Amino acid sequence: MRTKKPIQWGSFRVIAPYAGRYKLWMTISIAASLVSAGTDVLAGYAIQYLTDSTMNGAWLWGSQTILSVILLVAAAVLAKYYSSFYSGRFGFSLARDVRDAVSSRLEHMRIADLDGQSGRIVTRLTSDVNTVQTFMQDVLPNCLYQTIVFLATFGYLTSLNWKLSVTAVASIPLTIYLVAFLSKPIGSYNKGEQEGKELMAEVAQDATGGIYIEKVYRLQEQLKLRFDVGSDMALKYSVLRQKRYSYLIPLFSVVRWIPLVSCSVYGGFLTFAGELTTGSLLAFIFLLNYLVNPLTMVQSAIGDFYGASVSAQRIGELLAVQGEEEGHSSFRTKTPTETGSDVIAFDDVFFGYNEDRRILQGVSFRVEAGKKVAFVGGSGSGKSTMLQLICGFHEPQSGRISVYGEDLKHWCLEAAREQLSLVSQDAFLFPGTVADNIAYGKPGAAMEEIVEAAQMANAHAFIMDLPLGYGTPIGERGVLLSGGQKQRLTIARGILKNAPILLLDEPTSALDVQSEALVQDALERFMEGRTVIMIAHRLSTIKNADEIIVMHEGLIVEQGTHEDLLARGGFYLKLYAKQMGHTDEIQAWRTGGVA
Ligand SMILES: Nc1ncnc2c1ncn2[C@@H]1O[C@H](COP(=O)(O)OP(=O)(O)OP(=O)(O)O)[C@@H](O)[C@H]1O
Repeated sequence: MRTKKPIQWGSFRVIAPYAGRYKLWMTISIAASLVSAGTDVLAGYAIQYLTDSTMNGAWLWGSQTILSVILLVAAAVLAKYYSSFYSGRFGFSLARDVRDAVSSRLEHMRIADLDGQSGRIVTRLTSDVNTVQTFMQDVLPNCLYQTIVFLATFGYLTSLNWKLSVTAVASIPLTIYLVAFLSKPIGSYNKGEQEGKELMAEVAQDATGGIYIEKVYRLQEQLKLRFDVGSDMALKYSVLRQKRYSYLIPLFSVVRWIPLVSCSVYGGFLTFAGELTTGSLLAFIFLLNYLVNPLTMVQSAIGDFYGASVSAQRIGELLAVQGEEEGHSSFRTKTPTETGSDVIAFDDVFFGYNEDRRILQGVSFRVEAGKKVAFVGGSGSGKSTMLQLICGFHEPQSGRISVYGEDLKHWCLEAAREQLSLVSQDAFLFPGTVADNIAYGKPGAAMEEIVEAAQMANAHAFIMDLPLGYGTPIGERGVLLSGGQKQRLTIARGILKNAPILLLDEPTSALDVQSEALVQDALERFMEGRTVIMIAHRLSTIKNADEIIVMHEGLIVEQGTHEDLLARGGFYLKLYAKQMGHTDEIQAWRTGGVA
């Protein structure tokens, strides 16, 4: 997701559809800016008129003049209020919509694109969106206002004396060119700073997510080193940017003097020569700010433009990432009704997370409705990978995975996942209450259903012992609960979902014997009447499976029932005897005896 394309206006194309939704607010803001620019120029005219009239001995402070001044002030105040309020409203709504779009894109992103990208994604959702928001909400309207006020002022001053107004703007083109040229690197400094921040966000996320491990293994030093790389990078680029601003700002102060000094000298000369009234000269000096201010704004606006275009480009990259549904048909959205076809089937499936290494090497198996199939094998043999493929988290490089006889590619992934419940080793709970966490299995579930699911999952008793029962909030990742309790809540969630296919990825392997018994008991009830694919290290838990498939280095090396496999005297027998501590029984099995 690295930014490679050159920075350009085109980067904002991705933001345009969201900005287009708030055209009305933007139009009000622009119209108010126009009025505001008009009142500013009228103030200059008022100065000229009142000064010249007073100098000519006319007393103008009658009710009409006072009313005009009041109206002018009221119009200026209202115009500035509406311009600021509606540009803010536009900016905040735009930022909300862009964040929503990014976050709904995240939901549909492929696991491979999300893995290890949390820091980058968080930075894009926060810092990059903020940068674009500030640009659209403050910088762009201000540029527009400054341009309008500049043109109106220039027109008015030209009508007073064209020679003096040409003198006032003579230095502008050179200044703009200089600034555009000198501000250019600011975009890449902003990008470097953002990347440093992304790295910091990643480390902070790792550090909080793995806080226990970090403390026990004393990883603080290592994480700190990684964090420092990010923070040094952010510091380096922000200092470089500041350095640039630091010589651009004084340069601009000096540049501002040029029109001021030249207009004062030349204007004084013209007044002395009778070509300009005193009031006109005062109006000139008063309005000169509106000619010069856009100059001071140009340098920061160009820097902001480069910064915002980099951010827009990074947001665009995130929005353009291919969704996991792409390449999938969406016609299978209903629960299948066919009978007879296998619930899950793998046909010669090859898969690797990257080009260099194949994890599954031509795996084929079938799972019939209502059957329980267990996968066993050494660590890294590809068992969990296979479950991930069934869930559609990754796609095989070749071969076919079918669900209810239909290629997974032809399923709408959401509909396919409706058929599945997954219970894994990592019992993940979300922030919220106990009831919320169970109800994620069936949005809108009634309390009775939640309690019933918890009872089936052996969770009701411990939930009732919690301070607020089902209403007890569980912290991020359920810090209040033990491993077994968390696992029973995820089982209750699965029970409530009531999907016909159950995937179990070593749900009890991290538990002690007592917790394991409670979870196993809950799982037995959960498995009833469903098609189950389970991965287990403890072979005692899968003895009764209808079929056991043994995997080794991405290949299926044996399959059959517990008894078949023991009798075969191969991998499975070795694994079983090793686990049971019956190594001397291997010999007995090899000679044909079954205990
Ligand atoms: N997201 C990933 N990116 C790259 N490689 C991965 C990824 N996930 C797993 N692997 C690799 O794929 C191989 C198979 O992993 P998998 O988790 O499927 O094995 P397993 O049989 O379930 O092992 P275990 O019993 O230890 O859980 C391993 O070598 C692992 O390092």
